[in-house]
Amino acid sequence: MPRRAEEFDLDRIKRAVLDILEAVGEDPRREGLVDTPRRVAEAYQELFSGLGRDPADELSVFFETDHDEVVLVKDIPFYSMCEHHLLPFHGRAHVAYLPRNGRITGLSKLARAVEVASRRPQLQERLTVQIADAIEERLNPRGVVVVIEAEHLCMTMRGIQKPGSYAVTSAVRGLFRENVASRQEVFALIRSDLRP
Ligand SMILES: Nc1nc2c(ncn2[C@@H]2O[C@H](COP(=O)(O)OP(=O)(O)OP(=O)(O)O)[C@@H](O)[C@H]2O)c(=O)[nH]1
Ligand SMILES: [Zn+2]
Repeated sequence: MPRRAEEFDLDRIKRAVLDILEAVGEDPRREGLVDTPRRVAEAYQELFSGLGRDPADELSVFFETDHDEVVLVKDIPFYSMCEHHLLPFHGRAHVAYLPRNGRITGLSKLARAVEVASRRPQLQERLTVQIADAIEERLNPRGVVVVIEAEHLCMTMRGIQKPGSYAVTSAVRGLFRENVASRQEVFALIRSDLRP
């Protein structure tokens, strides 16, 4: 969901993009570029739409069940922007938690929390921790595991240029941190290729 227009200075971004185009030696008046500053501003509005929002607020729907086992949503695709280069990093998030007293949230809400935390200038490590924090804060579960695997375009299309390399980060909380067997079980589920 885009942020409210008044919080996002589209005109300022348009001016900045025009400056960049001129600074790299382009002609911003040529036909293909005339609307580019507006397009980029609107794209940034979407790419940074998680700014000023709390991923925990996405976890607003709760159900009480007698489900006491791990809940895992795997392969949640996400696109974020590396805060160092403002280039995309993208990949998949795997989010697992162990409910306490049967308190669970909607499955889609986990993906929504990933979305809000990723749509901002971000670090992969911080993204991982923010998702885990949100789940801890709102569900008070017995354990949380968040694993993120991502390709960073700042490492693949520029700089060190290592296409195919990707970074894996994890945040492990509660029982999954204390109990090796439980942790191994959830990591095995994340690795498994069980498909619907
Ligand atoms: N830990 C971490 N590092 C990141 C992430 N995204 C980008 N980076 C790194 O941030 C670092 C910034 O390093 P600098 O030396 O300041 O910038 P740079 O000269 O453009 O670095 P190079 O990419 O090595 O050319 C680089 O090593 C990037 O790979 C991330 O999500 N987490
Ligand atoms: Zn970067």
